[in-house]
Amino acid sequence: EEQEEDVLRELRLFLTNLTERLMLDRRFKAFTKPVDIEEVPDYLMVVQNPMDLSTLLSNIDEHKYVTVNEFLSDADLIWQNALEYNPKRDQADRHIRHHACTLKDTMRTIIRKELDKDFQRICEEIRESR
Ligand SMILES: COC(=O)[C@H](Cc1ccco1)c1ccncc1
Repeated sequence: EEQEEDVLRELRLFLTNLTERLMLDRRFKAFTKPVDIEEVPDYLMVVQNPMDLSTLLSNIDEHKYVTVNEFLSDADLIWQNALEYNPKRDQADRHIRHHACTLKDTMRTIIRKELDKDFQRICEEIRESR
């Protein structure tokens, strides 16, 4: 009912603000747009489920996420894919893996510090009721 839509609207605002803050961080520049398949023709042979910050924003707008954990399932693909596609010991791979790990830690720290636990539980109860 109306109160549920109010809760989900607030979740979308939180997730949009979080994602936009990550997009502004120069360390996460490689994660802001889909990997260009023309530039990296073998990317889809290695990575089954591409994901990036701009796609997360579109998913939020399309009401894809009812809980933070559903958002994190997609958001985690960003750093998981980067570790999988860039495994070599050379500096370029180490560089993007370091940023991928920082993205993972930054996301979770912001969620833990800024998202109320009771609010998260209300979102989960809405998901279970649907
Ligand atoms: C998430 O971004 C990536 O996985 C690409 C893969 C890639 C390899 C060549 C071109 O792009 C990347 C971009 C920037 N620096 C390292 C790797």
